Amino acid sequence: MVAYYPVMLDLNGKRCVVVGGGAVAERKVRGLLAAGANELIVVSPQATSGLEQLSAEGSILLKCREYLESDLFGAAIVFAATPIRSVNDAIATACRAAAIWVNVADLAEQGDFVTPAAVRRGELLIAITTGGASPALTARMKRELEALYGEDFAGRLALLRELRERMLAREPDEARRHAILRLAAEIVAVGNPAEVRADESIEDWIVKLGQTVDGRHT
Ligand SMILES: C[C@@]1(CC(=O)O)C2=NC(=C\c3[nH]c(c(CCC(=O)O)c3CC(=O)O)Cc3[nH]c(c(CC(=O)O)c3CCC(=O)O)/C=C3\N/C(=C\2)[C@@H](CCC(=O)O)[C@]3(C)CC(=O)O)/[C@H]1CCC(=O)O
Ligand SMILES: NC(=O)c1ccc[n+]([C@@H]2O[C@H](COP(=O)([O-])OP(=O)(O)OC[C@H]3O[C@@H](n4cnc5c(N)ncnc54)[C@H](O)[C@@H]3O)[C@@H](O)[C@H]2O)c1
Repeated sequence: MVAYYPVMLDLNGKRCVVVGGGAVAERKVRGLLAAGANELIVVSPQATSGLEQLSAEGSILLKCREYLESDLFGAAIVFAATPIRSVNDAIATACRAAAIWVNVADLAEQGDFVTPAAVRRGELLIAITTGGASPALTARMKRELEALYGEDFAGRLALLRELRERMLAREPDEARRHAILRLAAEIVAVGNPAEVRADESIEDWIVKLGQTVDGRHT
């Protein structure tokens, strides 16, 4: 068992290399594109129609041939997603030697990281893993969390970001600022953000939040 450390990577301008062109490779590619990867190379003699379509659209660079070690040049992260153990092993070994982060689809423990399932709602990103114990449970929990945190959470979070930026710019009293931001998060987490701001501007809301927080202290 590995005690994984969670991080959220910014892949903008980082070269990502996926070796393999089957269903697993396509899933990794779609996850990378959802994360904004814009330098994505896929190496595989055969590719799914989905990958071919992404290549035709210019979303990925598809190299239709077998993996070569030179494919790793300049890569920040690599996914070894072929069904051939000796090929995945060679990729993992070369990445280790070059200090490149590698994911190994058929032998997770040989890689540096595993791929979590992701629920995205605007800036909210929930990543789920069972560390390889049960990918099926991971997929199921993703569906549960999608239902729990609906599409509207993107808007709720955008509202909280706007509020936070305004408060950071104008409220020097740290304790009061924190109290207001925590109260707003509580309201937005349980209520409908449209109701929160149905007939008031964010400025009116700030006044109301401030009054509630000040009332708590007196
Ligand atoms: C989360 C997700 C992300 C993604 O891939 O994008 C993901 N697997 C997903 C689905 C899924 N994968 C498999 C099934 C069939 C049911 C089952 O086997 O349980 C299902 C379920 C389904 O399809 O519904 C089969 C499977 N998976 C791995 C092996 C190889 C092995 O264990 O050795 C085999 C057996 C191959 C065989 O039997 O031949 C390995 C890995 N799969 C991982 C990630 C990593 C740890 C995940 C974790 O535990 O949290 C890890 C360790 C390595 C890695 O890939 O990083 C994605 C859901 C995304 C979503 O729903 O959005
Ligand atoms: N991590 C996961 O989520 C997960 C899930 C299921 C299976 N797996 C594992 O991943 C492997 C791949 O699964 P799949 O369903 O995508 O397989 P697949 O058979 O559909 O596709 C394999 C791909 O690898 C390519 N390939 C073969 N040799 C290559 C080489 N030398 N260089 C580059 N590409 C090469 C093929 O062209 C093909 O596109 C499975 O064998 C299994 O071990 C992992």
